[in-house]
Amino acid sequence: MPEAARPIDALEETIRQRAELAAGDGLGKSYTAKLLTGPLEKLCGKVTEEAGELVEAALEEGDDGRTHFIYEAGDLLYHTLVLLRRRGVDLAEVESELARRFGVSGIEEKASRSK
Ligand SMILES: N=c1c2ncn([C@@H]3O[C@H](COP(=O)(O)OP(=O)(O)OP(=O)(O)O)[C@@H](O)[C@H]3O)c2ncn1[C@@H]1O[C@H](COP(=O)(O)O)[C@@H](O)[C@H]1O
Repeated sequence: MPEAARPIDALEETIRQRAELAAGDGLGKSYTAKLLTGPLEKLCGKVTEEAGELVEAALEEGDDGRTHFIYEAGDLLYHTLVLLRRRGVDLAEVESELARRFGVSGIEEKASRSK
């Protein structure tokens, strides 16, 4: 991982490199490359599965439950980043969407959609 890089940025870069590898047919032993080139439904299914595992872990108590919850959050973030790459979306674009929402209350935003 490059020094000073946030792990999530370094992971996004690795996934981008795996996409290039996959495009060049150099799949090798890369799980990421397989997710990027396999059926989209399979990748979507993994995201759903990991989200389910995360919410199950959220209900576990104690330190072990907390550790498991963090582990599952990592799995979901990784698979979500792979799905973003597959749709050609950069993490920065999601961050921009989050930035756009700063200062907008979730309740107000929901009300504005039902007008
Ligand atoms: N962060 C991750 C990461 N998190 C989770 N996973 C994989 O995601 C899978 C999680 O799925 P499951 O727990 O359901 O395990 P499984 O049953 O074996 O998975 P399936 O066969 O059902 O797909 C496991 O195979 C994990 O190893 C990850 N695989 C890769 N990365 C990162 O991506 C980099 C590149 O990995 P490769 O593409 O494999 O070289 C790695 O160095 C890591 O930094």
